[in-house]
Amino acid sequence: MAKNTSRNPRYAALNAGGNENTRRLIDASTRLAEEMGRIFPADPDIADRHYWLETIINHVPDYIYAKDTDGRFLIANQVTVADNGLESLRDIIGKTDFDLHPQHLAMAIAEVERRVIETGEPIFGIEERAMVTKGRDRWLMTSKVPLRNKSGKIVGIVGVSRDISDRKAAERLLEGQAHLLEMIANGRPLDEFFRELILLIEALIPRIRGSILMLSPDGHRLLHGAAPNLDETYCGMIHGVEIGPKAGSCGTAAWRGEQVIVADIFEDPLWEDYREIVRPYEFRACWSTPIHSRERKVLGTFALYSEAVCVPDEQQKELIAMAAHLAGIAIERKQAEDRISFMAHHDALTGLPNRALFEEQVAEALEALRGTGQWAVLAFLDLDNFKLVNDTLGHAAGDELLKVTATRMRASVRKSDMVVRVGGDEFILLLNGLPCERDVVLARLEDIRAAIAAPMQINGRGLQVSCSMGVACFPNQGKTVGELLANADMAMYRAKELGRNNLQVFTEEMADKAHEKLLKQAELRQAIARDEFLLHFQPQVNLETGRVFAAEALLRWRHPERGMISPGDFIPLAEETGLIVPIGDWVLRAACRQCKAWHDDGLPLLIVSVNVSARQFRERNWAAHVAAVLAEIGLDPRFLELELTESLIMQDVPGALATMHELEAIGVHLAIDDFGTGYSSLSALKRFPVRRLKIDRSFVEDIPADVDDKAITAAIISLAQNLGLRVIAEGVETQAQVDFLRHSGCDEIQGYFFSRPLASADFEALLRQPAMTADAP
Ligand SMILES: Nc1nc2c(ncn2[C@@H]2O[C@@H]3COP(=O)(O)O[C@H]4[C@@H](O)[C@H](n5cnc6c(=O)[nH]c(N)nc65)O[C@@H]4COP(=O)(O)O[C@H]3[C@H]2O)c(=O)[nH]1
Repeated sequence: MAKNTSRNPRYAALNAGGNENTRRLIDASTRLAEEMGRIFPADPDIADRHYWLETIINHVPDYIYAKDTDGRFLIANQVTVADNGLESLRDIIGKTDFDLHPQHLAMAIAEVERRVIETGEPIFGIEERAMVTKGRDRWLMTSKVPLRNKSGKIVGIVGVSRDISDRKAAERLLEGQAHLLEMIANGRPLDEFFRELILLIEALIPRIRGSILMLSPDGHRLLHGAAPNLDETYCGMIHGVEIGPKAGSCGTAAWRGEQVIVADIFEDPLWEDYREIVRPYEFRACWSTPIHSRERKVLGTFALYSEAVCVPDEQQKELIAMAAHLAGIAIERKQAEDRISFMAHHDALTGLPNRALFEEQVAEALEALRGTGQWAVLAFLDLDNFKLVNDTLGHAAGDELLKVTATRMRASVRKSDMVVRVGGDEFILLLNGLPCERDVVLARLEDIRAAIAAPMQINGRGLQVSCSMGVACFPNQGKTVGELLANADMAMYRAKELGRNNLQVFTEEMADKAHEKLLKQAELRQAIARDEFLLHFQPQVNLETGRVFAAEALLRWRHPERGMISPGDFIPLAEETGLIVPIGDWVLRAACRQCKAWHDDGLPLLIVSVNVSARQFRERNWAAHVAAVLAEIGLDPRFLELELTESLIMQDVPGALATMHELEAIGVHLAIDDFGTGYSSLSALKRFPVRRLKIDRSFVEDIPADVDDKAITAAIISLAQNLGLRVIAEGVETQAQVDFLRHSGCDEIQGYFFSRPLASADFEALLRQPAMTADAP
């Protein structure tokens, strides 16, 4: 036999690099043959030989058998007989694989044997599935050679099979693990993953059924995860079971955070309260293992049920531990994904949905309402003076205010409504399914506004914040999300125009206004190119000398159709759209150029004062830009005064101070316009490098009738004097106002009393009058 195998090229090929198991089988057979030759005499009695041979094959753990050409067993060793569930050799002789295995497996075996018989070629090391040992599914590695009679005719096959079920199980486990890890990596749904995991373990541990339960978010109950082969009614009964020190296998395992092996449910006290639930299903053993997170937090349980009273062996325990570990990874991964998705769809500060989630859900919500005859209300909501809270009380207080507001809004709406933070202090409300009654809708919204405006405590300080709302109703004021948002936005704009702390519902008139605004914006854009801007100049007069010392440049727009337009009608729009930057730049150049021209013409050396908008002032390197303009025009910087409003400075005091110092350094003078209307504190004012304060017209207007205005004006004048600043009152129209201002110590005045703003030629004429000469600044 040894000689045969070494000469046969097929054996040689297999020995060279073939299947490891086959090689071991062949080696074992070779050694067996050699051993037989050594032990037994060279020429024994034929009966002895037969007996010896039988003894040998019966002691080999592999399956050895011979079959005739019809697949009927001629002979088989003991282990083949026993593992097929038979008692003696006689029981198997004459049977075929169709008598022993399921039809599909028997057919596969018969097909291989047919090939061996037909070709006369042996087959080595093929893998076969067979049901042996009381129906248990086994894998065999088989070699089959043709069986010949003395004359060389093939009369059947001889087969040798080795049980490789353990190796196959290990392979299956590896494949299964790889598949499961891939599922985790691909973010497959958790229930699908659980199902596959349980099916893998069920395939590897015979006669068990698996279940995965998840710990509820409050940590008190176990919820159904997956149990592909457990009865649905049973799963339903287990769903929601409370964990505790005596709550069956799973409830107790989750409670203790450690494995609970119950060998006999009917005997174990842990099952006392649950025995009747499980009795109809005839489970006897239940082994439950907690599923842990990396931080050893219990996430759920992995349990195996058996109908037999039993405990897991070491190998099974390892499998269970692996399964619980994989389940933990999958759950944690899912939780991380959920967290990321939550963060992507919610505002981190308030926990409210964000705009992305709103846009995903709102269309659906509207679709559901379509045709029901009910309304949905979309409202933009903006906190009034939020910026002031932020600036004066700090960002932490601002954040707290937003959180409180969000909580109040959530509490004021129904679960089916949406409250969304869209950034800063802006929110969107979507109220669903309201009756088509304007009063009802308005009452609901006013309730929400009232809830927001209720007093609150922030960092130990009492605070009360009102809000503005712009509202559009579905379907009348917008059929799509886009329309509703745009219309609510228009209504909000109107609410702000009306001085905030109010609610505006969208009207067609608002749409017309918005349309007009768009047109105006387009015209404004073209105005510079079409040379439609011009400057008027209003004299500023020294009260003591009565001389004009400066001219304030005031912008005018000569519209081709609408005539002269004053800045109040277009500056706000220019500021809103950012067009104020190029427009302001035009003003600066034109004013400086005019001033220089007057100087060059030998007119009194006046100062020109120019209004600066916040957008312009915040431009990067703005001071350097001003210096460049002055240099280009050739005007000495001391003849330029820039008027900054108080609110402009207060928007960002450190930033404004830095730019003010840069401007001061290039020699330009600064004045604070509209003084008294902003919030500048006296301490802040002291730090501003300004030369002049302009008392706002609103204080001057009612002098001398209004005692308060008189008091404020006098206070501003005295404050300016104390700080060493000059002070000018604007909007001075009457002799009485002049008298009061002079009496209070005011240095300068500007207003209709002396002159209205004038076109440059008229202003020039004024300057040419005697006694108008100004001293150099
Ligand atoms: N009732 C009354 N009004 C008087 C009297 N004396 C002057 N006024 C008006 O008061 C405004 C003074 O300018 P402002 O407070 O800087 O207020 C200015 C300023 O804030 C802004 N503005 C004007 N030109 C420019 C500019 O070039 N750039 C920027 N950013 N804003 C400008 O537009 C505002 C309005 O300008 P105007 O319509 O020219 O209005 C001018 C002027 O005509 C008076 O005795 N009685």
